[in-house]
Amino acid sequence: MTVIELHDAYIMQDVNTVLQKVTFALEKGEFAYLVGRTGSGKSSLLKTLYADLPLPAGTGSVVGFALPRSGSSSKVPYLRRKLGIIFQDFQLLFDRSVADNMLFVLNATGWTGKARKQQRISEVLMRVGLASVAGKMPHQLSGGEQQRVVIARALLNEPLLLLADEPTGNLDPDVADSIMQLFVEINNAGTAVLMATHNYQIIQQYPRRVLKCEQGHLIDSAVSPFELS
Ligand SMILES: Nc1ncnc2c1ncn2[C@@H]1O[C@H](COP(=O)(O)OP(=O)(O)OP(=O)(O)O)[C@@H](O)[C@H]1O
Repeated sequence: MTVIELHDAYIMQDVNTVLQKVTFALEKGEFAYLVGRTGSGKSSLLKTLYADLPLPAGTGSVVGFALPRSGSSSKVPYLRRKLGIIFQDFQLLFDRSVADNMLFVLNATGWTGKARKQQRISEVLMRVGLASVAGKMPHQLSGGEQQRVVIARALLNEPLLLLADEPTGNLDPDVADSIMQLFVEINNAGTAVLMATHNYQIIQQYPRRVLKCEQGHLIDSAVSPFELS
């Protein structure tokens, strides 16, 4: 199964073309990095993939949903339910506990049954190695732990695809490495991952396919291998 398919896609910010004629596919269970200089279009591409930016030209589908030409498609919530989205700055709600952060997502995505919801929260926290933090407030956790909670939250609805924008960006090298290992484990269990990163040390340590934004185009190491620089 193909989880991302773009054909001649244009990635735009307002009237400006950020990337043109982007064509690539990511298969179920695949892992790819997204690299490129600052401002080269990594975040814009990810935003297009989760329909935060429209796809004005070309075609695209993500986990089986056609990407909308305008931002107003009623299908966007269904697309987002099948995706896990992870940002650099952790985006937890700091006014409530870890469990309540999770509940917020479960309630917003139609889960019912208190026991079922609690069970799912325990499962995903266990999955990221944080079984005992459900009752804690986010500020009581380290940066690495907060990022694990964000990853746990992204796993609640068993996504086919994780989109991650610089998920190790604000973390110490050791902590970044442990977060990376967690992504590898999640990927080994079958979830596809597309990860924007500037961290070439991590790419060298965990070599995978690389997609590079360069001068308005996306270059794919699976099509034409290149040296990272
Ligand atoms: N909200 C926005 N409105 C208008 N233009 C934007 C917006 N966000 C980004 N851009 C522009 O789009 C281009 C691509 O930016 P983007 O954030 O996608 O790059 P990036 O590769 O993710 O950079 P970084 O590594 O710094 O996160 C840049 O020229 C940027 O100035």
